[in-house]
Amino acid sequence: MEMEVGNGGEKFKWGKSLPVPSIQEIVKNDFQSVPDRYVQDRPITSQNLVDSHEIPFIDFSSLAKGDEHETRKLHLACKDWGFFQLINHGVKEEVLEKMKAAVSAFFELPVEEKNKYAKAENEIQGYGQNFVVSENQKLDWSDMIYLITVPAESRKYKFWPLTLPGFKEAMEEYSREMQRVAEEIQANLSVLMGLERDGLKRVEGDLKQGIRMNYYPVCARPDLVLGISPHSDGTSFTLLLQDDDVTGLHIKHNHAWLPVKPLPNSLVVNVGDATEIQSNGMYKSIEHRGVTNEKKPRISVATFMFPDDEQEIGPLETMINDQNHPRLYRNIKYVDYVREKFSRKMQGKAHTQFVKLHN
Ligand SMILES: O=C(O)CCC(=O)C(=O)O
Ligand SMILES: [Fe+2]
Repeated sequence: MEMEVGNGGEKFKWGKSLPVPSIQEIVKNDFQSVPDRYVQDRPITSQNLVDSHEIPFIDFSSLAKGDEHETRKLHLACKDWGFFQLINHGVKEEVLEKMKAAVSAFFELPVEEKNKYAKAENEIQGYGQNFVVSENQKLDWSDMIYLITVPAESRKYKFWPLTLPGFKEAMEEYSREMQRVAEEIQANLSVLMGLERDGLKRVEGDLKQGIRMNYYPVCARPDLVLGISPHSDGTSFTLLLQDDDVTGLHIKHNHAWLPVKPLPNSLVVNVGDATEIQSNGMYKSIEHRGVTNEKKPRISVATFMFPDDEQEIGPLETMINDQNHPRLYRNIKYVDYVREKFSRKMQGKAHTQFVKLHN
């Protein structure tokens, strides 16, 4: 049964977001236009932008074999970066390519067709945009479609473009593979946080999964807009698939923005807020943002892995030590965390203050 909360008479489960125009359509009709609502207060400058693309990479096949050196590398990547490139994950190139092709095909549909899958205001699934909570907030230069995929009973097929050839098959295959990869990562994080391999699963239940597909159109003035505003993900962790030939993701590292150059056939993995909380701050959910360019549109596919709504999340006992590592976050039911996140615009890590203890 879906639990819903009321707000001014309107019901929603996770969150609401105001309807916005499709930026892809705006650009299609007038490439030069950069409407006011998209012009950021603080434009992107090369200042504070690091010109290097090196983030740690982790070999999945070594992790799966229990290689201690690789587990140690994973620990350092999550602690010092909150981001890494995952290689040798065993997901066939064909599966990745089919997924990217399905996403491109969806966004190439006429807008009237895409609007059949439009999210309602009190929904977070469907085609449109999320995190738009006021009429005067600046908008991101992207369109998205978000679909919950695991567990299968949670799927809302009315938001799935089922008539688009190959879309459902590509999603199902990709979703299964992401679940396999995610379970191994969850088991490794468990061990790193002092539990048995199945420890996190016991604490947070089977991981759920949602897939957010982003489309960033070209922009005549990429210096004025943001593809996606700085934020951290409210997940346990996220697996990101991106175009091979367009750099658009920037991550915060040592107070500077670092562009992440795509590594073909790899997945970019980032620590989400739930892991930061469970690890009592040892692992950080790092701020990231998306930028646009004048030449090429970009797509990305973010697979969010997260605990069940009803699970309480909080720092693991193994990660709290009154002398050296006092508890930094309070416990919270996951759905309450999600509702807090979706009630605000994306603004760095501001939403995480909600669970921080100020001791
Ligand atoms: O497009 C990207 O590289 C980032 C997407 C992202 O951060 C998200 O969907 O949460
Ligand atoms: Fe993100």
